[in-house]
Amino acid sequence: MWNLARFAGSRLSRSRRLFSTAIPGPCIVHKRGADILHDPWFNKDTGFPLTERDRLGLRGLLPPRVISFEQQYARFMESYHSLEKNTKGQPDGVVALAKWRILNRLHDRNETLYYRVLIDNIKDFAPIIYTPTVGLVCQNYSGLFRRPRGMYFSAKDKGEMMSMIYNWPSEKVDMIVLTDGSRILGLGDLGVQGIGIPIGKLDMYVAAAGINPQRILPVMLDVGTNNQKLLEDPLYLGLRQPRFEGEEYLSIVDEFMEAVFTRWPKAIVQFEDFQMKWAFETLERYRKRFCMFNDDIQGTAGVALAGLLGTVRAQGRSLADFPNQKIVVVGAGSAGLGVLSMAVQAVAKMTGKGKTAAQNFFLLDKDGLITKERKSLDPAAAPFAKDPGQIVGLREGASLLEVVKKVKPDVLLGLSGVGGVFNEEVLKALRESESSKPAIFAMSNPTMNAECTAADAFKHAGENIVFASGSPFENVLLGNGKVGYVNQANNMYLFPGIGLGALLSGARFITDRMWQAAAECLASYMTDEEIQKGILYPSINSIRHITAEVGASVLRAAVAEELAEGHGDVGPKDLAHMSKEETVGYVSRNMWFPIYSPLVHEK
Ligand SMILES: NC(=O)c1ccc[n+]([C@@H]2O[C@H](COP(=O)([O-])OP(=O)(O)OC[C@H]3O[C@@H](n4cnc5c(N)ncnc54)[C@H](O)[C@@H]3O)[C@@H](O)[C@H]2O)c1
Ligand SMILES: O=C(O)C[C@H](O)C(=O)O
Ligand SMILES: [Mg+2]
Repeated sequence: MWNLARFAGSRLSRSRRLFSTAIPGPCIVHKRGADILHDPWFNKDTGFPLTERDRLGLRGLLPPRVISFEQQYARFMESYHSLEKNTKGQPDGVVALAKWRILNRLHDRNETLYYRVLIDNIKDFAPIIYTPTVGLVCQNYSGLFRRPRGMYFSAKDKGEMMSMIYNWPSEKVDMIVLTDGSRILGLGDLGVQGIGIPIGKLDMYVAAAGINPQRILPVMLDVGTNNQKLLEDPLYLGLRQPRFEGEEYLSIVDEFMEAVFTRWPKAIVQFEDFQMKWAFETLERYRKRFCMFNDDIQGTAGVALAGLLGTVRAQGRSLADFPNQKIVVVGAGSAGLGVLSMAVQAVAKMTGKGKTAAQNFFLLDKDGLITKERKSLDPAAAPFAKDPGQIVGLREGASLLEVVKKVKPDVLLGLSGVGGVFNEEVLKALRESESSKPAIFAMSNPTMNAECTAADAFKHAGENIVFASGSPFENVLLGNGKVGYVNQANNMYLFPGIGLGALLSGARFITDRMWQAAAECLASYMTDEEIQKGILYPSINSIRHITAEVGASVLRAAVAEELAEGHGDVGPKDLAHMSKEETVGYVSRNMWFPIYSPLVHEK
């Protein structure tokens, strides 16, 4: 059953321990002189101590004064804040891109400083390097492109990937995020420009999970694009051909996967922002062969399920009441179906009844309510299609408004990619919900694709709602000193912990049980007091802490399933003997933290 045991001890003291910075061990570098200054993994800019300048042939290549890490940090933050001041009043997109550029320049120059400012200011910087700004960056990628990041495998590379993979300069790779650019957030097919998404996701891996940035690899699999505008754009940087389909497509993904796991057998591959048909097909094809997962299907499902369980608590009901929650899901794509599948699994586990587990769930797509009468019903949606006999007053294809009026749901959850689809009428209809505290999850990204804004949700559906969105919104001031709390229901709360737990356990595969452990851990993280205020997820400021906890839960689940092969010197038996507390400690200790390490040159 769902174990929501509260954690003992204060979170603050735990997070302090997590971030305590011991004296850094040395870092081996195979370069010297200017080559080091031009390598963002090792570069310290003016921060190289004089002795290191001597050892590495840097003397004379830098101004003489040594600037401390703290001073460099303060100087960057000062430039960032003056940029904020100087761009005040300019359109949001212009400001967001200016902020992205200043961070990206630092990323290109000095990764240690970049990740330190990112970790320390995650609440302010996540919306720039991640959703929503990353969407804008992808849309404008060809114009913004200055230097490459990650690897690009195109349809033209067929037969070459096994050797190409050795062009990547790092000997060890732990985490790969792969996209084919076919469904970038809610922005559609952006072809090669979608590379921004793996880059942003991996930045979250470093910031939240402490994956070493020298061991991450963002990958674009460019199999063409069906975006006519891009195909006609003379500056488009990807292959100018329609997308590969069928066996031709799969043979390219197969070749890539073989190449990756030949060079790095212990790597983990996250599939991201693939259009639905390939998202499901590749997950089924590889999940029992390689250590991989699909974030949009599985990560979203885990985060949504944690939020749905939190909603039950927020509504003052016992968790055992979850199967009675009436949930309307809008969007029957990879994300919406992933959420429903996991919710059904949870209900089946709670009730022991598999057959009726989906009876309180209603699924809509662009053609309205999905019933068994749907012509060419997608097999993936079939388990959630309603029997017309069971839903009196609702027909096949009923509109969202009709469904909300008739069902009076406890939860309205959007993963449609369509901005504003929870319009005023729909939100007002939710006032008739049978629940005293209905929940609205407007999970589509980026902000303009959210099913509704936070302000509209509280305005039209009433002040007594629970609200969550995929991209961040400010809390809403409701008057009388009351605040409408805005949660960010985003898979960023789980994928870093899944990757970290899989890595540190040396998991052979990533299973449903590991996802369930991750979702349970996230759900149990929130105190009753927080939940009563409508706070379903931790603040993004605690993302490193929650990720350590999630990572530990995933690791323990891998051990329980006998899939853990160990990591480095820590074998499967050592893992199996760790207590829960020890596992969290082991995971936390293995999280990379950005500080300048002494560089030692080796030929
Ligand atoms: N918050 C998160 O963590 C998170 C995670 C994954 C995906 N998402 C977001 O979810 C959205 C969808 O992702 P996906 O992978 O499922 O996409 P998808 O293309 O696979 O599915 C979209 C679905 O929405 C339906 N739809 C389109 N217009 C609609 C309308 N007007 N009314 C009802 N349904 C409509 C489509 O028929 C389809 O079933 C994207 O915007 C993505 O950014 C958010
Ligand atoms: O990228 C995100 O912010 C979440 C999710 O993976 C999405 O596709 O929208
Ligand atoms: Mg995604």
